[in-house]
Amino acid sequence: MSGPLLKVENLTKHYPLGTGFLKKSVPVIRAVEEVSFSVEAGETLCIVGESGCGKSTVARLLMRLVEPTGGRVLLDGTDIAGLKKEALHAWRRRIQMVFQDPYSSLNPRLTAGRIITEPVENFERLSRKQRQALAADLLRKVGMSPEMMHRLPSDLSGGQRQRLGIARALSLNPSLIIADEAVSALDVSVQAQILNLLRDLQQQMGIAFVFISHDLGVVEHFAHRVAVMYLGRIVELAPCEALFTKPVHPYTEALIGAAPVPDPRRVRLEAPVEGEVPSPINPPSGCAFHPRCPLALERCRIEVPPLVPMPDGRVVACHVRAPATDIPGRPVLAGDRWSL
Ligand SMILES: Nc1ncnc2c1ncn2[C@@H]1O[C@H](COP(=O)(O)OP(=O)(O)OP(=O)(O)O)[C@@H](O)[C@H]1O
Repeated sequence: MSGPLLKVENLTKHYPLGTGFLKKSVPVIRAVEEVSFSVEAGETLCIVGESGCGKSTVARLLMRLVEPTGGRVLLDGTDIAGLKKEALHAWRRRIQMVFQDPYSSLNPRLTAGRIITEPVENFERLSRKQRQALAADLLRKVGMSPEMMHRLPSDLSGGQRQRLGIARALSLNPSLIIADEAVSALDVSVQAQILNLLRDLQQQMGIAFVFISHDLGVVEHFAHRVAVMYLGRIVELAPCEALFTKPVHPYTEALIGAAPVPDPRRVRLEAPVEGEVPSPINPPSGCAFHPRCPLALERCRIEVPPLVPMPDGRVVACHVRAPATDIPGRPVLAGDRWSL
């Protein structure tokens, strides 16, 4: 198969604030603005950023839990918006989600076996024997004993419940798993076990991950590439090692500088990011980061910086660090014409 597994083009989501009276336009929350990226089969793309920057909305858009205001999501080159009944069913099998909270995302009344086989049973009837065989297989895959299939979620630890969430996501043999803060609610040692499990499963089954996290320590050890979001937009997308050792966007630099993990390889910003994230209802003009940016120029107040490709393969949206006009012949490409 040529081309990326997942391609996201100019994805935009505005949530209206109330309803318009007499066709008056209503203010909107600009949760996601023209986000473009791609994910290869078997790759892990992490999306990071402060609370409210639009990470979970991207996840919901990928899962079709909310409809986009604009833009497209393509799986193996097919736009998911145009899918009808059977094709939609087939697509639903291929993208699965693991949620943040293993305590509330599992039905407390169902046994572990029922929970993890339920997605398959939404598509086909299973005999008791088939269900038990499938449950045992899935439990083994996530490092649990098949005997656990008879337990209720309340009998299990947080790490075991998250393993169930992963087993459930695996049940349909997906190509892509969207994990939204999937280890945030767990203790650090359990986090490490779950991340190792996900990495092993990726190697064995070739699954791709879109992994959403606000925890840079987790991202650094798990991502192949990292997309940094600020106020609904991607400001930098880079290979993981390059991003952490040599952040280019001043916001990425500030995030890494503020992370509580001492690492002498990291470039540190003199001053941490000052001020609050602005409101997505009335975002600043030009580069949305300019009011907090120590490097901001007049141009940053006026023009939204385009994402510009750098020689090392990353893309950065910054008039100062990645000026689009600096390098003669360097293309400035709109998201819909360019595979990130
Ligand atoms: N259903 C909704 N209706 C209205 N506004 C929403 C809705 N969902 C999200 N938002 C708003 O969209 C913006 C982005 O929210 P989102 O949850 O995607 O951010 P996030 O980066 O995942 O944050 P967090 O890490 O806190 O979950 C926020 O301003 C949020 O309040």
